This record gives sequence, structure tokens and C-alpha cells, in this order.
Amino acid sequence: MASAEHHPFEFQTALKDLANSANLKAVPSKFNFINDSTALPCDSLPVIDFSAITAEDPDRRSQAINDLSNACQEWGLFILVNHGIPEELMNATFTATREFFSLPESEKKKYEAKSASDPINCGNFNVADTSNQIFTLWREYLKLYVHPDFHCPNKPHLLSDVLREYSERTLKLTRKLMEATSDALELERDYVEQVLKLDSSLQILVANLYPPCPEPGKAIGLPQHTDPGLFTFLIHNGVAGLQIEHNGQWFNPVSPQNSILVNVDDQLQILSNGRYKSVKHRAVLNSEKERISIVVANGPSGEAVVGPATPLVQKDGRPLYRSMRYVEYLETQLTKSRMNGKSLLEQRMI
Ligand SMILES: O=C(O)CCC(=O)C(=O)O
Ligand SMILES: [Fe+2]
Repeated sequence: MASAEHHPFEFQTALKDLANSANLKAVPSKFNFINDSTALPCDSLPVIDFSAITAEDPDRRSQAINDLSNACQEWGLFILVNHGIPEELMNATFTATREFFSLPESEKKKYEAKSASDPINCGNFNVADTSNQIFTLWREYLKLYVHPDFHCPNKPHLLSDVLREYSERTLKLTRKLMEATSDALELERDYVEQVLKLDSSLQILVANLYPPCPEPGKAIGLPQHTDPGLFTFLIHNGVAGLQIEHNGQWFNPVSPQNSILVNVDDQLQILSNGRYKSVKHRAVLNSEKERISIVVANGPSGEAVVGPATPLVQKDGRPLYRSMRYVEYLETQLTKSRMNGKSLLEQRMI
């Protein structure tokens, strides 16, 4: 990938240490990604009450499913409340991942990425390549494949138990959300489960750490992208930084404590033949506070061939996207996510 020259000092220092060094007043040039992170405040995001999605009362449930469907169409994102995941568990995910990022570099190096599809993979100074720029992200990450098989470093001590429980709970929530969207799209639940092979769904957990940055406008945590799966669940440590695009404008979503931000992802846009929108988002930086986000990308099975659902294609007269095996989609996104300025999702359009 990048052939840029690296200054040895930068290369040997973890991002965390680099960011903490008292004399760092400017962003080293290899991070340079000049960006305008202006965004509007946004307190009108759709809120979905999970307890209503699973309610016995048919009116309450169908109202909630309707709201969910509208949120997926209009925003591609919603705030999930009453989801039943204890706040202590969420807090424990931040504590445990912060401890992981604080491990000695030699320990973390064991998990450094060898190939993008390694089931455990971590790094800092990872390089991004948008259509015309190569630059280094101001971000450390730990990426784990957590379903169908669970993978996690065995240090720090509690990390594995905490992340296993959090992933299992988000997987159950995703199954219920997929049932609700199947109903909303008037698809048979069995059809969706079988086509997407949800019993062996591929679930990937990413912990992101963004240290404070001396010049937030000159580097980026994550440039704009969409997530590849069906639904992504995002929680953060209370420090703002996520921005989303809606009708050509960037917004700072505000999510109440203990809620989960849920994104619609590429495979759901494809399955719904374009009805639901995979939301563009990015992570911007600040100069004061460390930010941590825990992101669980819930996808179909890696082996599922995902294309627009047949009943919807029949209704619409034609498929808007080409089908592709989900693992291939992931691999392509990792290796050549943008071609001629087009995202992979745009490249799949017929
Ligand atoms: O940290 C965030 O707020 C965004 C993270 C994200 O979009 C991702 O990991 O895909
Ligand atoms: Fe994302």
C-alpha cells in the first residue's frame, strides 16, 4: 500500500504515546488529511424502542416496526433504547478495551495485522487510501471476528468475557431487528434467514481508540465510509466524534446515555433493493479528550450470496444491485474500497 517515507521516531512510537508527548504541537505530516468537520447539531434522530419491537400487543409492535422502517429509509440510522443490555456491561467494554490499548507495545504487536481477514487484528498508524490520497489514520483499533467463532486476545484478563457477552447480546438484538425489517419489507422471515444464512452470521467487533489530536482539522479518525454488514451497533465513551450524512449535510448525532446507535449497512441496502439506506459516516477528532468507540458489525454469513430480495425485485421490476458473496464483498472493500471515486456499494449498482 503506502510507499510514503516514515520518520523513524514516528514509526517506533505508538499513536497513544505520540499523542501524549507534551511537545507535540502539530500533527506529523503523514497524518495529514485536511478536513472540514463542520456539522450541524442533530437532536431529531429517530428513536426506536426495542421493547415495542418485540411487544405482544400487535398494534404497539406494528407501530414500532413502521417507525423502524421509516428510520431505515430516511436516515439509515436510529437510536435504540430499552434494548436490555446493562449499562455496566457497556462500561466494562470501555474499561477492558482501554486496558488492552494500554498493554505494552510488544504485547499488542503479537496481534498486529498480517492479513486483513485475520480473526484477531490490531494496529495503530494504519493507512487509509481514499481515491486520491494516502494518509495515516489517527486511530488505534482492535478488530475481532466474534461469530460464528469467537476470537479475542487473552489479555487483559477480563476482555474476552466482556466482549463475548456484549457480542452475543448484540447478535440477539440484530436477529430481532432483522425479523422486524423482514416484516416491514413483507418478506418471509424464513426467506431472509435462509438467504442470509443468519445462523452462521459473520459478526465483527472493532474497538476504536482516538487519542486527543493537537490539530483536529489536519487529521482524521476514520474518513467517510459506509459499513458493509446488515446493522452496525455503535457505543462510545461519551466523547463526541461520530458524524453522519443526511440529505447531503453532515450532522453530529447525539445519543442519550445507555442507548445504542444503530446503522443500516450495505447488505441491508442491497437486500432491500435500495429502500433502506446505508448511512455515510466518519469519525472526527478533538484536542482534549480520548475517545473510544465499540462497533459491532452484524452481517450475513460470509458464505451468503447477497443480492436484492426476489419478492422486492418482482415488485420493482428490476434488481438495482449485483449479487455477491459476503466474504468477497468484505475482501474487496478492504483491498480496493474505492475505484474511480466510487464506493464499493456504488460499484455494485446495476
Ligand atoms: O468511532 C466512530 O464513531 C465510528 C467508527 C466506525 O465507523 C467504524 O468502526 O466503522
Ligand atoms: Fe463505520
